[in-house]
Amino acid sequence: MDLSLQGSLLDLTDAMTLRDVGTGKTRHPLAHGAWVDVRPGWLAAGDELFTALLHGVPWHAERRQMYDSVVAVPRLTKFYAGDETLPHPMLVEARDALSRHYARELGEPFVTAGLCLYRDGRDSVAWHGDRIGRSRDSDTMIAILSLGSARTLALRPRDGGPIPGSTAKSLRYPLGHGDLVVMGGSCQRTWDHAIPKTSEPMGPRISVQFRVAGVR
Ligand SMILES: O=C(O)CCC(=O)C(=O)O
Ligand SMILES: [Fe+2]
Repeated sequence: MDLSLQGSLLDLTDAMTLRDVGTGKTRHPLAHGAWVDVRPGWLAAGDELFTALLHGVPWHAERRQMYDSVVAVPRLTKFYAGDETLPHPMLVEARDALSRHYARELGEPFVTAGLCLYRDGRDSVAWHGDRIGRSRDSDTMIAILSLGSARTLALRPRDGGPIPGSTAKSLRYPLGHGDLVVMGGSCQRTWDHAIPKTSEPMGPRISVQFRVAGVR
């Protein structure tokens, strides 16, 4: 068979595939020793994964202590520890691919998977750093695979200071279906991140965060 024809036929298939992490990845150095890697379209044809997770994950409504009251967190979550079976084999593949790609720089594998479901634009997560565990005082990486509707990941320096080279109050990265973002370096200690609410009509989004052992 003509090879170029074969290539174009392959491109037309709808098979869900992880593309190479490094191809098309851009590293954005932030201030204070933090950085963000963005790799758009990492997972191709991810609809099957999105649908399987949406309907198959036992989503929890979290409640969180806020000062004197307990408030509902406006999103649904499910955490998978390292010894728990992930809800779809593609998540195992994704975690392995990330561990391989970042092995030298990270020095340890990605282990846990935190899943979040933002049902619509009213669901969100407020400004925070993932600072539970070792990330409180050492560098780590948090890799996020985004599925479904596009939402914005916002980042701002934790100390409230300006963003060097910018007049904006926060950096904003749009995360679409199949996109990968990795927060690295000191990002969890020196910056905060959030998924802001939006008044735009918005379908559901699922975020899968891979972390190393001992980091939340
Ligand atoms: O939804 C996301 O991509 C980010 C979620 C997040 O920051 C967290 O759960 O710690
Ligand atoms: Fe977070």
